[in-house]
Amino acid sequence: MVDNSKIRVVVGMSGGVDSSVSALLLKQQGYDVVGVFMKNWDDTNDDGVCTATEDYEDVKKVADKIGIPYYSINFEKEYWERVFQYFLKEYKAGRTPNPDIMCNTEVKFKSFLEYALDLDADYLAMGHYAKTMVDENGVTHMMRPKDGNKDQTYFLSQLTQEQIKRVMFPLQDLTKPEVRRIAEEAGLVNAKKKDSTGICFIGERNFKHFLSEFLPAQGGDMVTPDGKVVGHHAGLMYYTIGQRQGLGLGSTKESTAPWFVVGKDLEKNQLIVEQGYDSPRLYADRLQASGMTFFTGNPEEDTEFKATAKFRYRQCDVGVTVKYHAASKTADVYFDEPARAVTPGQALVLYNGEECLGGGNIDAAFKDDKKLQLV
Ligand SMILES: Nc1ncnc2c1ncn2[C@@H]1O[C@H](COP(=O)(O)OP(=O)(O)OP(=O)(O)O)[C@@H](O)[C@H]1O
Repeated sequence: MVDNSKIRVVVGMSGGVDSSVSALLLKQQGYDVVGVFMKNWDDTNDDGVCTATEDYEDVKKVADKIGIPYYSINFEKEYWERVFQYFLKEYKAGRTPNPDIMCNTEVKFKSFLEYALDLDADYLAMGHYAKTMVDENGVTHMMRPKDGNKDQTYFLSQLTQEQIKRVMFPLQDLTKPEVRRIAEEAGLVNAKKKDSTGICFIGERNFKHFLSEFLPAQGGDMVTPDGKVVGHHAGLMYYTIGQRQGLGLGSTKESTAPWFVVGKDLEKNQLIVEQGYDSPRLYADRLQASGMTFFTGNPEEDTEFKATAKFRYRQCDVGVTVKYHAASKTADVYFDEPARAVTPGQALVLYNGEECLGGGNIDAAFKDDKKLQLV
């Protein structure tokens, strides 16, 4: 059996079952394991209970059970400056941001990784469902994990080679039910703990209410694409392209079909709405993305290649042709078939079969070379 005892691995422990089982597996494999809990947000809830404190209690219990040392580190300042300010700026600009991606690139796999390396760690391990593979040239590739249903490569898509080569994902060949079973058999207190959902700093709170505490909302008209006023919106930032819920609009003489958000006019502060799921205004055949990052390093020259892509987290891959512009690190992505509700601010993520190639941020979507008025 290989001797891993000289290899130090810092495990990011959230108090959840995934990172707990990650720590357990590494310990069983003989690594020198250290658990670290990160506090990113002062999340005292409406009843005055700080969920981070409860989570850290779980980390302590699990670490004691497994027999590993543990620490806690505060990254509230970094999180506030690099993730939350970006989140607010994007909403202000009418876009729909993805703070989880930013949290990974700027906090979990940057400040936290640096902290782990300062603790003399050889690797940082996380309980994400993702997989890495090192090729014969020593280059690390990002792969889809065994559990396709939990696949988190979408949120990791903007990490670099420098970051992923120091990272381990111990759950890469396990499914979530298998992870829960391992936790139960090992008697971990959080074996049945509920999965976290939604944006971490909002938790179970009402999204509109949360956002209104940070950004002043300016209400305006809801209009049809030909300019007819049909209602009032509470602030453009509360709506996302393709959204149906919460518009409060009923049937019309012409149609009983539900209403959907099909655009935003920031200048006029108007929300553009239309009846019917399949509005042609929602369908794009191309997008532009910036800040493109490839796990194996960005190509130095302009390139064109076929791939599959996701434009949002829970979506089946679609076939695309990518034209990458090396100087600006931007890409034009042409879809094999028109795609619905491609939303500026969300991430574009590219795949080649089982491999996740990388991604960027969606800036604009087009149909027949005409830019859709989505922000
Ligand atoms: N507060 C935290 N401190 C340290 N590491 C964290 C923290 N939050 C998340 N992580 C790390 O990031 C991974 C993915 O985070 P995510 O929020 O997606 O959790 P999850 O899939 O619900 O996992 P878990 O069951 O471990 O909470 C976690 O498994 C853990 O390794």
